[in-house]
Amino acid sequence: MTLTAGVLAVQGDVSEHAHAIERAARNHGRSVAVREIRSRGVLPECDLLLVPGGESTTISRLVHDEGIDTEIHSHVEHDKPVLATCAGLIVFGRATGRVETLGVLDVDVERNAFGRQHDSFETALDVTGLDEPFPAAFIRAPAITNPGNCAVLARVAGRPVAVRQGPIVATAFHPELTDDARIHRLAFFDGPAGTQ
Ligand SMILES: NC(=O)CC[C@H](N)C(=O)O
Repeated sequence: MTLTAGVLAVQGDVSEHAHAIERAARNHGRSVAVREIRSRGVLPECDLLLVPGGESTTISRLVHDEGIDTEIHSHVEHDKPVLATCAGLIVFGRATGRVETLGVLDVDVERNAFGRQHDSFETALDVTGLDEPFPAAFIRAPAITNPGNCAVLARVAGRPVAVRQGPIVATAFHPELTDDARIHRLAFFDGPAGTQ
């Protein structure tokens, strides 16, 4: 059966995420059809959800204005897998200042947590569940200040930067920016919410 993957297409690396989920599915012997989500009505037809980075204030505004927020809550309640990256992590977390978040992920997040000098950087990151380090690109990235009930999958300088909670994997970095689809595979095919 072909899986349907929805990519929230407000901003950010929509086509890169589409390629990464296609690659991860292929590696897993599955096929996937990608749909872009810009308004309500699409996500309920999707098996998987990808939330790219971008500007969390803009993404959260569209999600709420279009009524996609209730569809995301329902997607998660039905234990359907999600990968939320960077601004996506912020939007999924608990309230943080100016961003109207969804609060589906039990994390407190600090936006732009790595400061000016380390605005953007790449690092070989040890991630629970992966045999080899992952080439992780951080771009004005958030950090998780309190991971709540989530399982922490990776840290930078002691700070959690990747977590799993039920069907959701969230990363402060951008796993779609390399040819390495292992984070997409981890989120969608290998974990407890794995789509078999
Ligand atoms: N690359 C990103 O998604 C950056 C997130 C952005 N700094 C925000 O706070 O919304």
